[in-house]
Amino acid sequence: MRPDLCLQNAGRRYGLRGPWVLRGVDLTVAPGRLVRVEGANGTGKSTLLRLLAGIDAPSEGRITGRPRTAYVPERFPPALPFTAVGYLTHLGAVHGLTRTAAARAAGEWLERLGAAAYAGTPMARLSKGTSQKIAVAQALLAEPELLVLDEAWTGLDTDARAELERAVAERTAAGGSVVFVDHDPRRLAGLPDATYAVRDGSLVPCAAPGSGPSGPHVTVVAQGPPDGRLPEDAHRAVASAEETTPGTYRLAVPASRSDVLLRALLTARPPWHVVSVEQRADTPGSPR
Ligand SMILES: Nc1ncnc2c1ncn2[C@@H]1O[C@H](COP(=O)(O)OP(=O)(O)OP(=O)(O)O)[C@@H](O)[C@H]1O
Repeated sequence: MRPDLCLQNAGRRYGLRGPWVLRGVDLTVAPGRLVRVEGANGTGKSTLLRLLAGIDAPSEGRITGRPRTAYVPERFPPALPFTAVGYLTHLGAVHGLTRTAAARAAGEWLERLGAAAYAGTPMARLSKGTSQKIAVAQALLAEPELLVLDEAWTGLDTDARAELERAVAERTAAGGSVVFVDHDPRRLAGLPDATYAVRDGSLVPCAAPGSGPSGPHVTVVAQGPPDGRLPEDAHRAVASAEETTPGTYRLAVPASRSDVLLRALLTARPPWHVVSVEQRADTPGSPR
């Protein structure tokens, strides 16, 4: 099992005597977790994400347990001497894929993000929106264990935005961690396992709306293989789980996370059988 990514008492300032942008930051990101980072402009969100992504080092404190990481920066350098597919294939190879696998993954991601028509276009001639699709594709190509997204949705069209949301859900369902910043508070609403705000150089935990015990819940009854244990991703998504008969579970999940639960059940090997799905306005365990 892969270790948690841990930031311990991390601080960052620019220049020897520059003001501290971040100080005393402790953060743990476990495998499979989705973490949102918020904060006003210029508070240090990008600084934090660069530390997590490993493209910058803390001025004090330390980071341990960083897995195979990919990063979509806030600003992507587009003027590179490659075509879109050439760049992605090159990046895939840098991430450890064979050239054939890298070329295949590049083609698949260009297709998924609606940029296949630009595969042969030089990077310098791409529009801002298509460049952003390449920035996203390069991070998703090699199925990273940690995906760090700094306003990665900005500049994408509606379909590509939805595709990136799907990709995030796929990564976490596969046990990857995702840390993201986005100016739209509705982005992946209800899905983050934790939300933090960067404020006055510190990282402050926030209550994630929709992830708490209150609000509408969905009750899912599902049957697994004989002696089946609930898949780990499903376990993480649910608010409560009761094994009613061996291998049959009644699961209560916040409505905002029901997609994640159903996907985890249906993509488990062997897959689970979903017997019923029922929406309830009350909270699990509360009187009907
Ligand atoms: N490379 C750098 N050199 C010097 N100062 C920097 C550097 N990068 C960031 N800063 C400063 O650190 C502070 C935090 O910047 P950062 O970009 O991390 O904030 P942010 O919350 O991501 O901002 P925004 O929401 O505007 O993207 C700012 O005062 C910024 O000017």
